[in-house]
Amino acid sequence: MKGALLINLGSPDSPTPKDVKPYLDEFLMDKYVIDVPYLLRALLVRGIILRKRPEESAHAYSKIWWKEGSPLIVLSERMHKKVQPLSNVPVALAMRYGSMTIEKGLQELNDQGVTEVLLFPLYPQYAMASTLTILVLAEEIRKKKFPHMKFSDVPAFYNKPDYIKNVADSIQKNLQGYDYDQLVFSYHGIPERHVRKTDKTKSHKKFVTNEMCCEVGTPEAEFCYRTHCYETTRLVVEQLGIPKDKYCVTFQSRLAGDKWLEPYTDVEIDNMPKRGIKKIAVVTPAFVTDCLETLEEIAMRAKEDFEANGGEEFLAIPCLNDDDEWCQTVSNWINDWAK
Ligand SMILES: C=CC1=C(C)c2cc3[nH]c(cc4nc(cc5[nH]c(cc1n2)c(C)c5CCC(=O)O)C(CCC(=O)O)=C4C)c(C)c3C=C
Ligand SMILES: [Fe+2]
Ligand SMILES: [Fe+2]
Repeated sequence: MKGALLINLGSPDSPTPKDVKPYLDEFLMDKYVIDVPYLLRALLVRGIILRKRPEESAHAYSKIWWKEGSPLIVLSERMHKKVQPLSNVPVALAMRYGSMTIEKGLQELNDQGVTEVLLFPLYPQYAMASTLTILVLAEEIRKKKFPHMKFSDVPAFYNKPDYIKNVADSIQKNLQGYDYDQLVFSYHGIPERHVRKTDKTKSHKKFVTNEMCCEVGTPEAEFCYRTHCYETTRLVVEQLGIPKDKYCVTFQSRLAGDKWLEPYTDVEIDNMPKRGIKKIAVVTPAFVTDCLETLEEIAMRAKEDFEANGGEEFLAIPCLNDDDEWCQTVSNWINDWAK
Protein backbone atom coordinates (compact mmCIF):
# COMPACT_ATOMS: atom_id res chain seq x y z
CA MET A 1 0.00 0.00 0.00
CA LYS A 2 1.06 3.59 -0.68
CA GLY A 3 1.23 6.46 1.85
CA ALA A 4 2.75 9.94 2.26
CA LEU A 5 4.87 11.55 4.96
CA LEU A 6 4.68 15.33 5.26
CA ILE A 7 7.92 16.60 6.82
CA ASN A 8 8.51 20.05 8.30
CA LEU A 9 11.42 21.45 10.29
CA GLY A 10 10.26 20.99 13.90
CA SER A 11 10.37 23.03 17.10
CA PRO A 12 11.51 22.59 20.68
CA ASP A 13 9.03 20.95 23.09
CA SER A 14 8.61 24.18 25.05
CA PRO A 15 9.95 27.74 24.87
CA THR A 16 12.40 27.16 27.73
CA PRO A 17 16.23 27.01 27.56
CA LYS A 18 16.03 23.42 28.93
CA ASP A 19 14.06 22.26 25.84
CA VAL A 20 15.51 24.72 23.32
CA LYS A 21 19.10 23.61 23.96
CA PRO A 22 18.73 19.94 22.86
CA TYR A 23 16.62 21.05 19.88
CA LEU A 24 19.30 23.54 18.77
CA ASP A 25 21.98 20.93 19.40
CA GLU A 26 20.27 18.44 17.10
CA PHE A 27 19.62 21.15 14.48
CA LEU A 28 23.03 22.81 14.42
CA MET A 29 25.02 19.57 14.80
CA ASP A 30 23.41 18.41 11.54
CA LYS A 31 26.28 18.28 9.02
CA TYR A 32 23.97 19.61 6.31
CA VAL A 33 23.28 22.75 8.38
CA ILE A 34 26.71 23.56 9.83
CA ASP A 35 28.71 21.82 7.13
CA VAL A 36 32.16 21.64 8.66
CA PRO A 37 34.06 18.58 9.99
CA TYR A 38 32.62 17.05 13.18
CA LEU A 39 35.21 18.33 15.66
CA LEU A 40 35.05 21.88 14.36
CA ARG A 41 31.24 21.71 14.31
CA ALA A 42 31.15 20.49 17.92
CA LEU A 43 33.54 23.27 18.94
CA LEU A 44 31.50 25.91 17.13
CA VAL A 45 28.07 24.67 18.19
CA ARG A 46 28.65 23.27 21.68
CA GLY A 47 31.62 25.44 22.61
CA ILE A 48 30.35 28.77 21.28
CA ILE A 49 26.77 28.99 19.91
CA LEU A 50 25.00 26.90 22.55
CA ARG A 51 26.44 28.92 25.43
CA LYS A 52 24.07 31.87 24.93
CA ARG A 53 21.67 31.00 22.12
CA PRO A 54 19.31 28.68 24.02
CA GLU A 55 18.37 31.55 26.37
CA GLU A 56 17.99 34.04 23.53
CA SER A 57 16.00 31.64 21.34
CA ALA A 58 13.81 30.55 24.27
CA HIS A 59 12.97 34.20 24.88
CA ALA A 60 12.06 34.63 21.20
CA TYR A 61 9.99 31.42 21.19
CA SER A 62 8.13 32.49 24.34
CA LYS A 63 6.92 35.62 22.48
CA ILE A 64 5.20 33.58 19.76
CA TRP A 65 4.25 30.38 21.64
CA TRP A 66 0.56 29.42 21.68
CA LYS A 67 -1.52 27.70 24.36
CA GLU A 68 -1.58 24.58 22.11
CA GLY A 69 2.20 24.68 21.51
CA SER A 70 4.68 25.85 18.85
CA PRO A 71 2.90 27.62 15.97
CA LEU A 72 4.95 25.63 13.44
CA ILE A 73 3.79 22.33 14.94
CA VAL A 74 0.18 23.37 15.59
CA LEU A 75 -0.23 24.83 12.08
CA SER A 76 1.42 21.79 10.46
CA GLU A 77 -0.99 19.55 12.40
CA ARG A 78 -3.97 21.61 11.26
CA MET A 79 -2.78 21.32 7.68
CA HIS A 80 -2.26 17.56 8.06
CA LYS A 81 -5.80 17.21 9.45
CA LYS A 82 -7.20 18.87 6.33
CA VAL A 83 -4.95 17.04 3.87
CA GLN A 84 -5.71 13.50 5.14
CA PRO A 85 -9.43 13.40 4.23
CA LEU A 86 -8.66 14.90 0.80
CA SER A 87 -6.06 12.19 0.11
CA ASN A 88 -6.63 8.67 -1.21
CA VAL A 89 -3.82 7.13 0.87
CA PRO A 90 -2.70 7.37 4.53
CA VAL A 91 -0.80 10.59 5.29
CA ALA A 92 1.43 11.05 8.36
CA LEU A 93 3.25 14.13 9.66
CA ALA A 94 6.81 14.30 10.99
CA MET A 95 9.52 16.84 11.78
CA ARG A 96 13.23 16.76 10.91
CA TYR A 97 14.22 17.91 14.42
CA GLY A 98 12.57 17.49 17.81
CA SER A 99 10.17 14.88 19.19
CA MET A 100 7.91 14.29 16.18
CA THR A 101 10.60 12.26 14.46
CA ILE A 102 10.68 10.91 10.93
CA GLU A 103 11.09 7.43 12.45
CA LYS A 104 7.78 7.81 14.34
CA GLY A 105 6.07 9.04 11.17
CA LEU A 106 7.33 6.06 9.18
CA GLN A 107 6.31 3.70 11.99
CA GLU A 108 2.80 5.18 11.89
CA LEU A 109 2.58 4.51 8.14
CA ASN A 110 4.11 1.05 8.58
CA ASP A 111 1.46 0.20 11.19
CA GLN A 112 -1.21 1.02 8.60
CA GLY A 113 0.36 -1.39 6.13
CA VAL A 114 2.15 1.22 4.01
CA THR A 115 5.16 -0.08 2.10
CA GLU A 116 5.59 2.66 -0.56
CA VAL A 117 6.15 6.10 0.92
CA LEU A 118 6.09 9.52 -0.71
CA LEU A 119 8.45 11.75 1.33
CA PHE A 120 7.07 15.28 1.16
CA PRO A 121 9.55 17.87 2.51
CA LEU A 122 7.49 21.00 3.14
CA TYR A 123 10.05 23.31 1.49
CA PRO A 124 9.30 24.97 -1.83
CA GLN A 125 12.96 25.78 -2.58
CA TYR A 126 15.72 23.16 -2.43
CA ALA A 127 18.51 23.53 0.13
CA MET A 128 20.84 21.01 1.71
CA ALA A 129 19.94 22.44 5.15
CA SER A 130 16.24 21.74 4.57
CA THR A 131 15.33 19.26 1.78
CA LEU A 132 18.50 17.19 1.50
CA THR A 133 18.93 16.57 5.22
CA ILE A 134 15.38 15.14 5.37
CA LEU A 135 15.96 12.79 2.45
CA VAL A 136 19.31 11.58 3.80
CA LEU A 137 17.98 10.93 7.31
CA ALA A 138 14.84 9.19 6.00
CA GLU A 139 17.00 6.88 3.90
CA GLU A 140 19.22 6.06 6.92
CA ILE A 141 16.11 5.19 8.95
CA ARG A 142 14.66 3.14 6.10
CA LYS A 143 17.83 1.02 5.83
CA LYS A 144 17.96 0.39 9.59
CA LYS A 145 14.29 0.00 10.50
CA PHE A 146 12.09 -0.35 7.45
CA PRO A 147 14.20 -2.11 4.77
CA HIS A 148 11.05 -3.43 3.07
CA MET A 149 9.81 0.13 2.35
CA LYS A 150 10.22 1.93 -0.98
CA PHE A 151 10.65 5.72 -1.05
CA SER A 152 9.83 8.42 -3.60
CA ASP A 153 10.00 12.14 -2.89
CA VAL A 154 8.36 15.40 -3.88
CA PRO A 155 11.04 17.60 -5.46
CA ALA A 156 11.33 21.33 -4.72
CA PHE A 157 8.07 22.89 -5.88
CA TYR A 158 9.25 26.54 -6.15
CA ASN A 159 7.84 26.88 -9.69
CA LYS A 160 4.87 24.53 -9.63
CA PRO A 161 1.83 26.41 -10.97
CA ASP A 162 -0.49 25.32 -8.10
CA TYR A 163 1.92 26.48 -5.40
CA ILE A 164 2.55 29.77 -7.24
CA LYS A 165 -1.19 30.33 -7.54
CA ASN A 166 -1.71 29.58 -3.83
CA VAL A 167 1.00 32.10 -2.85
CA ALA A 168 -0.22 34.74 -5.32
CA ASP A 169 -3.84 34.35 -4.20
CA SER A 170 -2.82 34.64 -0.55
CA ILE A 171 -0.81 37.82 -1.25
CA GLN A 172 -3.69 39.31 -3.20
CA LYS A 173 -6.17 38.53 -0.43
CA ASN A 174 -3.92 39.98 2.26
CA LEU A 175 -3.07 43.11 0.25
CA GLN A 176 -6.69 44.05 -0.37
CA GLY A 177 -7.12 47.69 0.61
CA TYR A 178 -3.44 48.00 1.61
CA ASP A 179 -1.61 50.60 -0.46
CA TYR A 180 2.05 49.60 -0.13
CA ASP A 181 5.24 51.24 -1.40
CA GLN A 182 7.18 47.98 -1.51
CA LEU A 183 6.38 44.26 -1.29
CA VAL A 184 9.36 42.45 0.27
CA PHE A 185 9.86 38.76 -0.61
CA SER A 186 11.93 37.59 2.35
CA TYR A 187 13.39 34.06 2.07
CA HIS A 188 15.30 32.16 4.75
CA GLY A 189 19.00 32.75 4.05
CA ILE A 190 21.71 30.13 3.69
CA PRO A 191 25.50 30.51 3.46
CA GLU A 192 26.60 31.21 -0.14
CA ARG A 193 28.85 28.14 0.22
CA HIS A 194 25.77 25.89 0.46
CA VAL A 195 24.64 27.00 -3.00
CA ARG A 196 28.07 26.14 -4.43
CA LYS A 197 28.11 22.78 -2.63
CA THR A 198 24.82 21.55 -4.07
CA ASP A 199 25.76 22.66 -7.59
CA LYS A 200 26.88 19.41 -9.22
CA THR A 201 28.22 21.34 -12.24
CA LYS A 202 30.43 23.50 -9.95
CA SER A 203 29.79 26.51 -12.17
CA HIS A 204 28.75 29.03 -9.49
CA LYS A 205 31.22 31.87 -9.08
CA LYS A 206 30.75 35.26 -7.43
CA PHE A 207 27.15 36.21 -6.69
CA VAL A 208 25.91 39.56 -7.92
CA THR A 209 23.21 41.01 -5.66
CA ASN A 210 19.77 41.08 -7.28
CA GLU A 211 20.99 39.19 -10.36
CA MET A 212 20.06 35.58 -11.10
CA CYS A 213 23.06 33.24 -10.83
CA CYS A 214 21.48 30.46 -12.94
CA GLU A 215 19.00 30.06 -15.70
CA VAL A 216 16.00 27.94 -14.74
CA GLY A 217 16.08 24.63 -16.59
CA THR A 218 19.88 24.35 -16.66
CA PRO A 219 21.66 21.62 -14.62
CA GLU A 220 23.25 24.21 -12.30
CA ALA A 221 19.80 25.60 -11.41
CA GLU A 222 18.40 22.22 -10.35
CA PHE A 223 19.66 22.50 -6.76
CA CYS A 224 20.28 26.27 -6.62
CA TYR A 225 18.28 27.63 -3.67
CA ARG A 226 19.02 31.21 -4.74
CA THR A 227 17.58 30.67 -8.24
CA HIS A 228 14.57 28.86 -6.80
CA CYS A 229 13.82 31.91 -4.60
CA TYR A 230 14.13 34.37 -7.48
CA GLU A 231 12.03 32.15 -9.73
CA THR A 232 9.23 31.81 -7.14
CA THR A 233 9.25 35.61 -6.90
CA ARG A 234 9.26 36.12 -10.67
CA LEU A 235 6.32 33.80 -11.19
CA VAL A 236 4.29 35.28 -8.32
CA VAL A 237 4.80 38.92 -9.40
CA GLU A 238 4.05 37.94 -12.99
CA GLN A 239 0.76 36.41 -11.88
CA LEU A 240 -0.12 39.47 -9.80
CA GLY A 241 1.16 42.03 -12.34
CA ILE A 242 3.39 43.76 -9.77
CA PRO A 243 5.83 46.19 -11.45
CA LYS A 244 9.63 45.92 -10.89
CA ASP A 245 9.90 49.03 -8.69
CA LYS A 246 7.24 47.75 -6.25
CA TYR A 247 8.95 44.59 -4.96
CA CYS A 248 12.33 43.22 -3.88
CA VAL A 249 13.93 39.92 -2.81
CA THR A 250 15.84 39.62 0.48
CA PHE A 251 17.24 36.84 2.71
CA GLN A 252 16.64 36.62 6.46
CA SER A 253 17.72 34.67 9.57
CA ARG A 254 21.48 34.62 8.97
CA LEU A 255 23.78 33.21 11.60
CA ALA A 256 27.05 35.06 12.29
CA GLY A 257 30.17 33.79 10.54
CA ASP A 258 30.13 33.03 6.84
CA LYS A 259 28.82 35.14 4.05
CA TRP A 260 25.11 34.39 3.58
CA LEU A 261 22.94 35.17 0.58
CA GLU A 262 22.38 38.91 0.14
CA PRO A 263 20.67 41.34 0.38
CA TYR A 264 19.85 40.85 4.05
CA THR A 265 16.22 41.40 5.03
CA ASP A 266 16.96 43.38 8.22
CA VAL A 267 19.44 45.73 6.53
CA GLU A 268 17.12 46.38 3.56
CA ILE A 269 13.99 46.95 5.67
CA ASP A 270 15.82 49.26 8.11
CA ASN A 271 17.02 51.42 5.20
CA MET A 272 13.68 51.68 3.43
CA PRO A 273 12.21 54.66 5.33
CA LYS A 274 15.32 56.72 4.45
CA ARG A 275 14.64 55.96 0.78
CA GLY A 276 11.06 57.20 1.14
CA ILE A 277 9.56 53.71 1.43
CA LYS A 278 7.20 54.08 4.38
CA LYS A 279 4.56 51.40 3.81
CA ILE A 280 5.63 47.84 3.23
CA ALA A 281 4.25 44.34 3.13
CA VAL A 282 6.49 41.32 3.74
CA VAL A 283 5.80 37.85 2.36
CA THR A 284 7.89 34.78 3.28
CA PRO A 285 7.41 32.09 0.58
CA ALA A 286 10.27 29.82 1.78
CA PHE A 287 8.08 28.89 4.71
CA VAL A 288 4.78 27.17 4.05
CA THR A 289 4.03 27.37 7.77
CA ASP A 290 4.31 30.32 10.13
CA CYS A 291 7.11 29.83 12.63
CA LEU A 292 9.63 31.65 14.76
CA GLU A 293 11.27 33.17 11.68
CA THR A 294 8.05 34.71 10.36
CA LEU A 295 6.15 35.49 13.57
CA GLU A 296 9.03 36.84 15.67
CA GLU A 297 11.80 37.87 13.26
CA ILE A 298 9.50 39.47 10.67
CA ALA A 299 6.12 40.30 12.22
CA MET A 300 7.64 41.55 15.50
CA ARG A 301 11.33 42.47 15.18
CA ALA A 302 11.46 43.69 11.59
CA LYS A 303 8.26 45.68 12.15
CA GLU A 304 9.64 47.38 15.29
CA ASP A 305 12.93 48.21 13.55
CA PHE A 306 11.14 49.52 10.44
CA GLU A 307 8.97 51.79 12.58
CA ALA A 308 11.92 52.90 14.72
CA ASN A 309 13.63 53.99 11.49
CA GLY A 310 10.66 56.08 10.35
CA GLY A 311 8.50 53.46 8.64
CA GLU A 312 4.75 54.03 8.93
CA GLU A 313 2.89 50.86 7.97
CA PHE A 314 4.09 47.26 8.04
CA LEU A 315 2.06 44.23 7.01
CA ALA A 316 3.37 40.69 7.57
CA ILE A 317 1.54 38.35 5.18
CA PRO A 318 0.83 34.95 6.80
CA CYS A 319 2.23 31.75 5.30
CA LEU A 320 -0.07 29.29 3.53
CA ASN A 321 -0.53 27.30 6.77
CA ASP A 322 -3.80 25.36 6.56
CA ASP A 323 -5.28 27.44 3.73
CA ASP A 324 -7.95 25.31 2.00
CA GLU A 325 -6.54 25.76 -1.52
CA TRP A 326 -3.02 24.91 -0.38
CA CYS A 327 -4.25 21.76 1.43
CA GLN A 328 -6.05 20.81 -1.79
CA THR A 329 -2.80 21.31 -3.74
CA VAL A 330 -0.87 19.09 -1.31
CA SER A 331 -3.45 16.31 -1.49
CA ASN A 332 -3.67 16.62 -5.30
CA TRP A 333 0.08 16.01 -5.54
CA ILE A 334 -0.21 13.02 -3.19
CA ASN A 335 -3.17 11.61 -5.16
CA ASP A 336 -1.41 12.08 -8.51
CA TRP A 337 1.56 10.10 -7.20
CA ALA A 338 -0.65 7.41 -5.63
CA LYS A 339 -2.66 6.78 -8.85
C1 LIG B 1 13.25 27.42 4.60
C2 LIG B 1 13.93 26.46 5.09
C3 LIG B 1 15.07 26.64 6.01
C4 LIG B 1 16.41 26.68 5.67
C5 LIG B 1 17.04 26.57 4.32
C6 LIG B 1 17.12 26.89 6.90
C7 LIG B 1 18.50 27.02 7.01
C8 LIG B 1 19.19 27.29 8.18
N1 LIG B 1 18.66 27.58 9.41
C9 LIG B 1 19.67 27.78 10.33
C10 LIG B 1 19.54 28.10 11.70
C11 LIG B 1 18.34 28.21 12.40
N2 LIG B 1 17.08 28.22 11.85
C12 LIG B 1 16.15 28.27 12.87
C13 LIG B 1 14.78 28.25 12.75
C14 LIG B 1 14.08 27.89 11.60
N3 LIG B 1 14.62 27.62 10.34
C15 LIG B 1 13.61 27.26 9.48
C16 LIG B 1 13.75 26.90 8.14
C17 LIG B 1 14.95 26.84 7.43
N4 LIG B 1 16.22 26.95 7.92
C18 LIG B 1 12.38 27.31 10.22
C19 LIG B 1 11.04 26.95 9.66
C20 LIG B 1 12.67 27.70 11.52
C21 LIG B 1 11.67 27.95 12.65
C22 LIG B 1 11.48 26.80 13.58
C23 LIG B 1 10.37 27.01 14.59
O1 LIG B 1 10.33 26.27 15.59
O2 LIG B 1 9.50 27.88 14.46
C24 LIG B 1 16.85 28.29 14.13
C25 LIG B 1 16.21 28.19 15.52
C26 LIG B 1 15.82 29.42 16.16
C27 LIG B 1 16.95 30.36 16.42
O3 LIG B 1 17.70 30.15 17.36
O4 LIG B 1 17.09 31.29 15.61
C28 LIG B 1 18.21 28.28 13.84
C29 LIG B 1 19.35 28.29 14.82
C30 LIG B 1 20.90 27.60 9.63
C31 LIG B 1 22.27 27.70 10.28
C32 LIG B 1 20.60 27.32 8.30
C33 LIG B 1 21.48 27.05 7.14
C34 LIG B 1 22.73 26.82 7.17
FE1 LIG C 1 16.62 28.01 9.79
FE1 LIG D 1 22.50 29.67 -9.05
